[in-house]
Amino acid sequence: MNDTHPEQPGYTVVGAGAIGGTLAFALARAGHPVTVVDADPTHVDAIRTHGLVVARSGTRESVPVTATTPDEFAGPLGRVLLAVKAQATGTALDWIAPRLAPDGYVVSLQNGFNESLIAQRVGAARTVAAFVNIFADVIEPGVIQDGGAGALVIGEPDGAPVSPRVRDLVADLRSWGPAVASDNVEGYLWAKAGFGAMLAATALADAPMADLIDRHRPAMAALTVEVFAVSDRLGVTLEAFDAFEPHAFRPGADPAARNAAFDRLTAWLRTQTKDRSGIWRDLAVRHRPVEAPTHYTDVFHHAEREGLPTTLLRTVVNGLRQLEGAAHDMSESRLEELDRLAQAPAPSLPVNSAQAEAVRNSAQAEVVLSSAQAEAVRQWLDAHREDMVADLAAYTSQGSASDDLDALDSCLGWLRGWLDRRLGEPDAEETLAREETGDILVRRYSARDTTTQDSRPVLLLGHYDTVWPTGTLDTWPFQRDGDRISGPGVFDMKAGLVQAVWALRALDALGLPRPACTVMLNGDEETGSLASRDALVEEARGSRLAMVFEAAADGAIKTARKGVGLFTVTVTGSEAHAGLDPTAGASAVDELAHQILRLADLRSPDAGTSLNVGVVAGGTRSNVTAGQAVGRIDVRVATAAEQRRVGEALAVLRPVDPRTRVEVTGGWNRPVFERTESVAALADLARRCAALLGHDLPEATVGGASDGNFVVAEGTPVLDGIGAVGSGAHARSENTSVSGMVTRAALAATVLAALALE
Ligand SMILES: NC(=O)C1=CN([C@@H]2O[C@H](COP(=O)(O)OP(=O)(O)OC[C@H]3O[C@@H](n4cnc5c(N)ncnc54)[C@H](OP(=O)(O)O)[C@@H]3O)[C@@H](O)[C@H]2O)C=CC1
Ligand SMILES: CC(C)(CO)C(=O)C(=O)O
Repeated sequence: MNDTHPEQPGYTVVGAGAIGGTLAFALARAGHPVTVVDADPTHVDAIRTHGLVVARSGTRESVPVTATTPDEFAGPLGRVLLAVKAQATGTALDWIAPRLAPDGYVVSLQNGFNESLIAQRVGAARTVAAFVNIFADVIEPGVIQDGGAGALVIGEPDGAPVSPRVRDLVADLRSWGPAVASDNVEGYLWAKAGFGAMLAATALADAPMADLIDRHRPAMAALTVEVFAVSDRLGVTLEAFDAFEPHAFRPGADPAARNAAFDRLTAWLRTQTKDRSGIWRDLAVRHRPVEAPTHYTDVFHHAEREGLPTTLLRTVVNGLRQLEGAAHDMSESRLEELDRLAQAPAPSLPVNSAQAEAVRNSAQAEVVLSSAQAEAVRQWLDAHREDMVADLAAYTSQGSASDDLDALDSCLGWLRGWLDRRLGEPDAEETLAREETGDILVRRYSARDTTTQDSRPVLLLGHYDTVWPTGTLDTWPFQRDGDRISGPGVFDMKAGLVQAVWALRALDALGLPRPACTVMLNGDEETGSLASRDALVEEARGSRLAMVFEAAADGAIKTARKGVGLFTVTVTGSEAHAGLDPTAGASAVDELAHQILRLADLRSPDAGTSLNVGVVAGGTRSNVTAGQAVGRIDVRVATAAEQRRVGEALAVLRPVDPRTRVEVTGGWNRPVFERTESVAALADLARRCAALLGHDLPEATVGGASDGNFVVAEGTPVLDGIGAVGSGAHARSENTSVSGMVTRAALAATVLAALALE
């Protein structure tokens, strides 16, 4: 970090406006070396000439600081205080990231949720979180008006404990005022998102914030409820600050307590000399785009995933956008309109958002299911989210490593009992016994209330084995932290099966139509489905289509997957004493090395072909010329043509050293899963169902294969990746989302009901 050198600045403030300037002033006045970097050359010039000036109570005080524009700055960055508007974060990071010292860090002194973007760009270890409620404005170049004190909280991101660097930073920032450290900055940022929604609404009119909040309590309360419904759902612990008490503004809060909280908040706001928000100032004084859409991007995103309404918040953000370049249209009537919206009776159909409603309407024309039915499914599943979590916890506690037959057997026994409890007895059941892998369970459930002409069953495909060895649960049991669940196999693919079962249960509970369904579960998917492949293919032939409850790719369904080849190259040489008779032997290890380099030439990233020699073994001792060497290879191909090309090349591998022999065994484990017309049509149906539920459904092409590859190759359409939302398959970071379980189960149920009616 450069600031460890006494001759270098202690802090670099990037964005030396109202907030950056206030803090830079305090640090510099306390004797810390400070450099301010600001994009506004007029501001920089003024600071160079007159120092950084803070105006308060009719007085002006100036301190000298080094001021520069980004272009003129030279040298590395150590401790960076970032105080640009949220929408400028990306551009500022383009400049910061290449200059930041390995032990430097960036503190987000901003409104909104910027830490994850910062962490993406400079790494989580160099990101520090902060919450700032200081009131200030730049009133002329180089001059910051102190508009009143407010909270300043610093901490490590993601709820990590307060660290020595945070303590040091807080100690330095006490030169400004009552800065504190916290291990829950996220709780403050969410609380500010609620308070900030009120502030944003006040910028729709030209009057003091306190008066507008006071006069438009219905709108203000409804806005905070929208924001805090989301944070509640995410399990955030909100933090009170200054005179804002977030708990009084949460959904279901006591109206009298909320009114008292409004009284305290507005009384305190009236004590601040800055009476209008930064957003108001950007519109009315600085005539520039507002920050609010960036602040609420994450909130909208979470709300959409959760199916929570954000009607008022969207109305505010859209209203602010309309006012960009048209500040003369600011009017209190906009807040009156918001009050009306907040007090209007709930629409007969619960809506996720205005936007979601629009997509719903367009989807309704094409899917026979009504949006009311889709919403009823979602609500029913939402009401059962904790039951789904409990089922996933119980299922995860059944370890089911692909190579532990006893564990697989016991897990399958548990699954039978659970399926009986959740879905009742099936109309037919078979267990296809397997000697060396887990057995295959097939359960058939007949159709109910269908109008479709196609009576063939829908195949609901999944695997119950996991890559996690027996014993993993001892050190890594099922865990839930708010919306996040972790544990061996939760993402791949235990949550997917729980979702499939609850989708069927929802349709039963709501009396909605359901096509004939076959639930088929194998226990060897993670090892290539060698013992279940034929049975899967056979079942797929008689099925209308298959829904594969494998995990989603970042929320996307998977409409193309690569084909997978598993090959072994075995080289046989001849052994000899490596010292006494060095030329007598033919080294299998040397030959394998030659072959590995040749194999690398088969890769073709443009065509989507990868080849990985993941395991090599060979020889016996260092003083013996190796008589045998083996390389194990994983090949992925995106097209049948590439599959042919690589297959042919492997078939003709010849030794470089003619005294050795090269043999290739193995073959294509899973064929290419191509996005056929019927796959595309099914994806389209799923997308329309998602639209009925008020969310988008992207699709993805992935390198990983599934049993869907076998089914598509049979000509049976597949909807794959309809399972868990989360990440970290086959890794210790494996996790899935509780809200994702609800959303995806609702999607599966809606698709099934639509198929029953088609
Ligand atoms: N002002 C306040 O009272 C409060 C503000 N906040 C939050 O603090 C953050 C900062 O706001 P505020 O201080 O008001 O903003 P200002 O607009 O006053 O200051 C930001 C400064 O950063 C400069 N800047 C923009 N992009 C860059 C860049 N890439 N590199 C260097 N400088 C850049 C701007 O220059 P230019 O003008 O040329 O773009 C401007 O001078 C925001 O997230 C805001 O919401 C939080 C609480 C209160
Ligand atoms: C009103 C204030 C200062 C509260 O923190 C703010 O965030 C803003 O200027 O938008």
